[in-house]
Amino acid sequence: MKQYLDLLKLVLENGDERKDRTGVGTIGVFGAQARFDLRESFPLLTTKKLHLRSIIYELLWFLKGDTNIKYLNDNRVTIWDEWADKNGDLGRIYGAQWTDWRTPDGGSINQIKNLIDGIKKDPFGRRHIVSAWNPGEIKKMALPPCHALFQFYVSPDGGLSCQLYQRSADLFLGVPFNIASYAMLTMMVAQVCGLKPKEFVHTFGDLHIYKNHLEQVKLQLSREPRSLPLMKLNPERKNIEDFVFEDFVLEGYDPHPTIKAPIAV
Ligand SMILES: Nc1nc(=O)c2c([nH]1)NC[C@@H]1CN(c3ccc(C(=O)N[C@@H](CCC(=O)O)C(=O)O)cc3)CN21
Ligand SMILES: O=c1ccn([C@H]2C[C@H](O)[C@@H](COP(=O)(O)O)O2)c(=O)[nH]1
Repeated sequence: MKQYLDLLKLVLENGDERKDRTGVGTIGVFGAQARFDLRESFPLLTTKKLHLRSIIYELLWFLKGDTNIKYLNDNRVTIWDEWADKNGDLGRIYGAQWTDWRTPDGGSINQIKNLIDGIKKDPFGRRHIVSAWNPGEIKKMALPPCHALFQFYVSPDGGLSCQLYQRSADLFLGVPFNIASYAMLTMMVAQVCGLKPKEFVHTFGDLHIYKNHLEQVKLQLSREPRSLPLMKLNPERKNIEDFVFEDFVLEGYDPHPTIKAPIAV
């Protein structure tokens, strides 16, 4: 996946060295974009092995509106453990904002349902947006949303594209997960709307590499990218909430070995 390696090079070559909230320190740039074609292949990194199982369960967990790590842990996914309180709660993070955005008059908005209804009713609409960035509830979140807002777009040929604005991006650990997750989400929304997945456009605000990931980044850049895998979804699913883990089948994934790195908390 050349686009990802290009982002690594962009940050290494142009990044500012800065202090950050976690105390680790980063080098980073402000504003970048990558585009991934979803028509022929699935954008899962091949220059290190990615744990797709964690990514699938995390996406299903967001879509269920769940914000407690129990479901993830029951499925042996531990990526959110560091941020949870003693009861496993993360507060009003993604799942809450996507499916239960609270209005001042006491109502609740399911943005995912509205998104899908909107794409079906008015495909060429310019308002197919989901926002996790809810200023009124940031204080109730264990971590303010990094993948903050996304928009869908329908082409005249029936292709469905998605663009994400990510305000803060951990390029070595978080971004490979985010690309695969939004590619899957685009495929799921396309299937339930009777459209074909077309493109994922990833737009970044603060795009950074943590200083304790630099060796890992160099190792990754020394590796030759391999051909991308394919992702098949269970074609029977017609409602987004009906998808289960077994509905995602990855074919032809042949990555270089895992590269371990510490997560900045
Ligand atoms: N600093 C930071 N970076 C992130 O990417 C991030 C956060 N914090 N906090 C919230 C979530 C949690 N995310 C995470 C957390 C851990 C891994 C991670 O350790 N990935 C390992 C494999 C872990 C596994 O699948 O069990 C990797 O090698 O990709 C990735 C994303 C993404 N987000
Ligand atoms: O999906 C995600 C979630 C988080 N991140 C990264 C981006 C930053 O390195 C941290 C969040 O720290 P802030 O100080 O709140 O920006 O987590 C990611 O890349 N992807």
